[in-house]
Amino acid sequence: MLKALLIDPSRFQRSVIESIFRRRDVEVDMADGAVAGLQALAQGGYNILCFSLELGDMRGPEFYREVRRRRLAEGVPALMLAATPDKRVFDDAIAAGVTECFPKARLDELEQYIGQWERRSNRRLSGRVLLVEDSDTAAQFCSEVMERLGLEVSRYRTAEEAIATLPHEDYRIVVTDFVLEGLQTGLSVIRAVRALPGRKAELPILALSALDNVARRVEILRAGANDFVTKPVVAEELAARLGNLLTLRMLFEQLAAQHELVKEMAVRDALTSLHNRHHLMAEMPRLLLAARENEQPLTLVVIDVDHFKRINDHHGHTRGDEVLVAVARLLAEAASDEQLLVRYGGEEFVCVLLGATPAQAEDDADRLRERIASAYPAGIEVTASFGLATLRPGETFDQLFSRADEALYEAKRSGRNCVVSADSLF
Ligand SMILES: Nc1nc2c(ncn2[C@@H]2O[C@H](COP(=O)(O)OP(=O)(O)OP(=O)(O)O)[C@@H](O)[C@H]2O)c(=O)[nH]1
Repeated sequence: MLKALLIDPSRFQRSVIESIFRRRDVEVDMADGAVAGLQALAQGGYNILCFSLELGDMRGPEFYREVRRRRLAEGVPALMLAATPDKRVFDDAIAAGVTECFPKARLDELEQYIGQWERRSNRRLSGRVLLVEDSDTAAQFCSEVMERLGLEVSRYRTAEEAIATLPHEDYRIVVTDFVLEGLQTGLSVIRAVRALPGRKAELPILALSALDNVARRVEILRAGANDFVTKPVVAEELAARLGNLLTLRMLFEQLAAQHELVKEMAVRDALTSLHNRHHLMAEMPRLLLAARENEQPLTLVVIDVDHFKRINDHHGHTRGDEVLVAVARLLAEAASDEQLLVRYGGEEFVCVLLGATPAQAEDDADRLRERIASAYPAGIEVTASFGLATLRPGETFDQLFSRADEALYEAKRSGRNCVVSADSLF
């Protein structure tokens, strides 16, 4: 549970501000002046500090300078409240290291800050961290911070050992020191991550670096680290930077997943869930090339439900939709993995057969025709007509499609519920 220290000489003011923290389930300790506040802070365990400009025995900025001099609240946000906001006083407080100043008349701003701070502080992270750190003390400190956040830690002393695990481990983030046991440095770890195949190369990397070595920090960032934490590591800073990197990563993954979904929706038919015409057009160049290179026959089958307008007119559009869904299911059940089946539009479907001889393709089509005719999709007697054309040398997709379409027209003309091959027309 988060814990706040609240310092104000007025009992009334304390109770007002205390209620803001309590609404966020933050435990509150209170002190009525600077000296009592310093004593409480010395006990440790606070996650946020909130005090007034006028503390009775000291002014706020002076009090906070003393807190910092004694290193009593490192990495803990410090908020100062003033009854009469004055720019010079606020500037002085910020110069003393105070995180934010709020006028007491604008407690809604304080409440908003506390809300965001509480959400950030209680954020639970998940996943495995690759920690590359040769110092046992630093590794233990970092591991404790990360485990408190909900992360699992795999720690290695050398770049060589850590790099060897990269291909088969599913890390969420990499945290690496620069100087390591072994011959290689943290730079090798960073480069190895960035050279991983696919999305793994985008793993967030947080480097640990000494504060005084600017050139090295620049080198680390150029090699592909996303951020760094200066050593000695401050727990709150490490937690905040890890949180930011993982949140960014999560948002990026959500965006990538949405992008995939939109891409998939663009090539799927919403009614039947079959692929659509866009997918056929995108896939055809590959299939035509495969047929030519492997000298395999490729047959295009155009399937059109007979008198579908009548079905709509007699049974209603909704039943018409049900017929289309049921016919699509029959076709999908019959299609093998190598065959490409799409809803081309309206009541028309297209199937591409690769490898079947023209005679086999005709037999397959006739079996399908029979299945549709005997299936009574959506409880209605339904038939379909089939037009086939097998790819000729040098033929384009448009030419192939137009021959299959002519064969379909012939099937309709000859009474429907039949299969016609373009090769039999001339
Ligand atoms: N229920 C439903 N009807 C559709 C859909 N898409 C197209 N249609 C209808 O399908 C009918 C197709 O009619 P036509 O092109 O005249 O063909 P047909 O009645 O099947 O006649 P033939 O093809 O000559 O056997 C039209 O009435 C369209 O409104 C759909 O998604 N759902």
